[in-house]
Amino acid sequence: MTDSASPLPPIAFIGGGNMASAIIGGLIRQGLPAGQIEVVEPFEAARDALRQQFGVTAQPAATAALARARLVVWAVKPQTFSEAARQAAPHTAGALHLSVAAGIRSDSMARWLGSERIVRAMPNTPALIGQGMTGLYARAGVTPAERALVEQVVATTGAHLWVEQESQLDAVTALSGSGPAYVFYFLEAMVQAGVDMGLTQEQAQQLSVGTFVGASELARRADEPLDVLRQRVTSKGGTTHAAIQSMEDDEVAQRFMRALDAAEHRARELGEEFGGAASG
Ligand SMILES: NC(=O)C1=CN([C@@H]2O[C@H](COP(=O)(O)OP(=O)(O)OC[C@H]3O[C@@H](n4cnc5c(N)ncnc54)[C@H](O)[C@@H]3O)[C@@H](O)[C@H]2O)C=CC1
Ligand SMILES: O=C(O)[C@@H]1CCC=N1
Repeated sequence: MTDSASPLPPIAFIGGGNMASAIIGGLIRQGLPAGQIEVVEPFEAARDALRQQFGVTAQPAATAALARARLVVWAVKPQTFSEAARQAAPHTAGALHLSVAAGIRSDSMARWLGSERIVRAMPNTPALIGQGMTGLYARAGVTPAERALVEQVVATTGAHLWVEQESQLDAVTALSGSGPAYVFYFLEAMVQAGVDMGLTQEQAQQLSVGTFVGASELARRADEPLDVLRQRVTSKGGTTHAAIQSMEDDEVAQRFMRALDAAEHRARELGEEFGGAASG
């Protein structure tokens, strides 16, 4: 039985880019020694970054050294997953598998890896600062102790929730996986509007980011629904009303929901496009 006090086992990462780095950072902060982490990363610059940031030595290709890992984290792009699996699978037979790849279904992974011990995760980049939000889905072959191990790893990067159906991970991807980009997109527009109204870039950014942080924390702590919190800002005949009315006239909410539909659709497409090839 794994609990929060259990020492973490050796962990391997296939792919050592942004997402792998966020999780490795969390593991190192929790006290996992760098020598307990194996990474396969073909790009030299990414290997150098892992050494400099975390003291982790990454290998350019999969080797038998992967076999000591009890958990293998798949952090490659959906487009390269089947090829990476073909290279590494001969060395990972005894491991629990955790994929962070968007779209790639556990059926494809089970076929490529010859294993039913698969958990899929959809993290997001605030994981870099321990403020991540991760959705998790476990295949039926995963034991409660293995789920607990995954939770222990993911907890080093922030909060998590489990979904019961794998298809729900595409919705998680559309909301929280891609979500930080939507926040930055709105922040960019807010800052630009502030600058256009005569504030400095620094002032506009401080006001905009501070407002997102404060309002998000208020929403997290509040017992009331979001629309009540919004109405409390919106004085009758006042400034907020003018802004919200302008957004309603432009159907901003509907257009935003359409954008999330596009992200969910793309997650499904990635699974179809890059999950089919048998890697043998
Ligand atoms: N960046 C994000 O916000 C999020 C990304 N993801 C998922 O995480 C996965 C990785 O994304 P990022 O870290 O952003 O990409 P990235 O490009 O930073 O990292 C992927 C790494 O895989 C390496 N790689 C390529 N071929 C390989 C192979 N055959 N064996 C081992 N490594 C190989 C690349 O050199 C690269 O460094 C993707 O599947 C993505 O869908 C999930 C949630 C959020
Ligand atoms: O854009 C992507 O495909 C990945 C998955 C979620 C965030 N980034």
